[in-house]
Amino acid sequence: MNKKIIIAGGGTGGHIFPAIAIANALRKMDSSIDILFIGAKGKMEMEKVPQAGYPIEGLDIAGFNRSSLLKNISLPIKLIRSFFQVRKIITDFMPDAVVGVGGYSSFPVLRYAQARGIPTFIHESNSFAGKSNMMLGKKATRVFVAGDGMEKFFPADKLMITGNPVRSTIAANAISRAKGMEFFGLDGAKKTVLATGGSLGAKGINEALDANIDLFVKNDIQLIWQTGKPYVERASEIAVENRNVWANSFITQMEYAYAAADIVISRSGAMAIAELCVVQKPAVLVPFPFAAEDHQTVNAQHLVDKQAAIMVRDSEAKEKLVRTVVALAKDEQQQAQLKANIGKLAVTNADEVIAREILKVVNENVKKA
Ligand SMILES: CC(=O)N[C@H]1[C@@H](OP(=O)(O)OP(=O)(O)OC[C@H]2O[C@@H](n3ccc(=O)[nH]c3=O)[C@H](O)[C@@H]2O)O[C@H](CO)[C@@H](O)[C@@H]1O
Repeated sequence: MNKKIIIAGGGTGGHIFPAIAIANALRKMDSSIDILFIGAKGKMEMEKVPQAGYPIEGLDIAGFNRSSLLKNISLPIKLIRSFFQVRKIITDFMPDAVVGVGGYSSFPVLRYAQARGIPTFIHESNSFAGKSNMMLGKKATRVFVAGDGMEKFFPADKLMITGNPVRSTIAANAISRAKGMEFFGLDGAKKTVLATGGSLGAKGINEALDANIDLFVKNDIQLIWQTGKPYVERASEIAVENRNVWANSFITQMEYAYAAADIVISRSGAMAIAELCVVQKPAVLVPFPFAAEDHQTVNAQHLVDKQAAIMVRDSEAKEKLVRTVVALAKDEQQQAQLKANIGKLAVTNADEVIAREILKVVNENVKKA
């Protein structure tokens, strides 16, 4: 019989894309595996997972809304309804294992699977673990993490340091700079900067670029600008006026964007960092200042300490970001140094290591049964 695996979680790209990378690696090792994703209705995974070729079920679950208490009235009903949804999906699908990648849907799915004695696996991409992952970790079969020091959050005997699984399309580094330029309709003879605000876009980066766009123009630097939804209209107006600027809310084929870029401006979410290491790009990082425990600043500082990236604080971005990037664009030596140092931190096989471990446990259980 085909093996069956559920992958639960989402909310942001930082959870969805490593989940897809793990799914692809599982499929590569065993093409007969049935994989089902479980996400939260209305969230990004409901669009991105089917685009990657996998089925997904959406739960009615939602988080606590801090900005509008009224919106929480239906929360208990949604939580109860999602419990019944989880029970039905798991009973119908009968998975051999359940993998949680973080985000709303992870918790009820893994909790229920654990109560039923189904092996569960957690992937925690950040150096700081979320509360629900910590609770789930106690009964998980294995907890995959990016680096050391995670015994603070999880039982030490369950930890496996794998790094973060970068999508193979990015990890393969198979697109030439010329192909990247062609994809965006840009000029290969010009220096090109990719600005990415993480999966949801970054206000601080957008405003800094907007305020200083003339500096790009003056220095004849091209800009691939991923804005997130709230800023896309404004950025598109700028792109219409200026041939050197390409703008969109989201870039599905990030491998082309990385290939075209000589320098990357980026938020410092866990996956953004993992990818920058793999594609070896000189990067200027602008951490999202309100991430839990300020972990984006911790991520960025880790690279700065190794002379593997430059950091500009969000509060200083308007003044410093574009000037820093233009100076870096003129300094080939610094670009080469950053490139060499960030490349040393690359992990390219986390997806395979995780998939192999999951399959090992599933196969052992099948033998026992
Ligand atoms: C605001 C916030 O809470 N951010 C968190 C979120 O970030 P976020 O969702 O931005 O996650 P990451 O930086 O970790 O990863 C972004 C992912 O989205 C992809 N991408 C991005 C833009 C685009 O146009 N196309 C595209 O495919 C990137 O290639 C990458 O795979 O999850 C991360 C991992 O848990 C955390 O470290 C971040 O702190």
